[in-house]
Amino acid sequence: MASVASARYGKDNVRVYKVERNAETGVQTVTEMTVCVLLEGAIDTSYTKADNSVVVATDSMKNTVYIKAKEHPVTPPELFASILGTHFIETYPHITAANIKVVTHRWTRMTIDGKPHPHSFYRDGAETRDVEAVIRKGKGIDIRSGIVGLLVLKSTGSQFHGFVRDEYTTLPEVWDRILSTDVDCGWSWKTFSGLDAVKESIPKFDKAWEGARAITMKTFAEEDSPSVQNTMYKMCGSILEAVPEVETVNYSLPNKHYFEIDLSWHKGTKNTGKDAEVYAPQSGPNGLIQVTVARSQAAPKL
Ligand SMILES: O=c1[nH]c(=O)c2[nH]c(=O)[nH]c2[nH]1
Repeated sequence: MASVASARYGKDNVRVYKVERNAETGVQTVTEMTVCVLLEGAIDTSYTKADNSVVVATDSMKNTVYIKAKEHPVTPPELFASILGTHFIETYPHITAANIKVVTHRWTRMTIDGKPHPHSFYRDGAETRDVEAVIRKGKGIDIRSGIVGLLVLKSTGSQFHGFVRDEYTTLPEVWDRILSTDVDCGWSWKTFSGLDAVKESIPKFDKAWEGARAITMKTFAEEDSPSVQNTMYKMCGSILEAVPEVETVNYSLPNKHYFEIDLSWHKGTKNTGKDAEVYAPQSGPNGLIQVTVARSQAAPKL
C-alpha cells in the first residue's frame, strides 16, 4: 500500500508590480516581485482519492497575491510574505502551513542631471532580495531573508595555499589571485509569534538587508582573503553581530575561476605569474563553498 508522505502545492512565478504614487511630491516608487505560494494541510485526499473539495485552486492563489498586493504594502518583503501566508492559514481551516517565497527585483531610481528622477528606474544587475517565510497555524512565522545573484570580483587581495597536496593535486599555491563569486547569502530570524510580531519588526528588515549587503562587500573588498571558506565565515560573524534578532547566517559561494594564459608561444610574450594581465574566465567547473553559522552556545555554568 502507498500513502502520501508529504505534500504541498501552489502557484509559482507569480509576477507582480506595484507602484506607489506620492500625490504631494509627484515621486513614484515601484516594486517588482516574483512570488511562490505553496500550501500544506489536510490535502492528501486530493492526491489519493481525486477529492478536489480540499483544493484551493492555484489560480485562486495567484488572484490572492494580486489582491493582497493591492490591499497591503509589498515592502518590506518579509511583511508582505507574512501577510500573504497568514491570509491562507486563517481563511482555510484545513490549510496548516503556507510557504511563501518573494523575490524582489532591482529597479534603481535614475539620477538625471544629478537629481533623482521621480518616475524612471533601471535594472542595475541580476541581484535579487529573496524572502522565504513559513507561516504555520499556531506555530508562528519563520523567515529567512537573503541576497541572491550579487556578482563580485576582486583583482587582487586573495590567496590560496597550504591545502592538501597529494597524487591528485595539480593546483599551484598562490599568494595573489583573482577572486570572483556570485553571492547567495541568507539570514534566518528567530521565530515570530505571528503577524503582529512581524509588524513590530518592520524597520529591522531593510536595516538587516542593507547591513548584510554592506558587510558582504566591505569584507570581500578589504580582506586579504586566505580562502573563500574563511572569508565567508567572517562575513557570517559580522552579520550575526550586526543583527541580534538573527539566529543563523548562511552563504553559498561559487568560486568563479579565472585562469592564467601562457602566451609565450607568441614572440615569447610574458603573461604568467607577476606578468599575468590577460586571463580566461571559466564558466565551469567552479568551486562551490557553503556554510551556515550559528551563535555559539554560552558555556554552561559549572
Ligand atoms: O578559496 C578556495 N577554497 C577552496 O576550497 C579551493 N579549492 C580550490 O581548488 N581553490 C580553492 N579556493
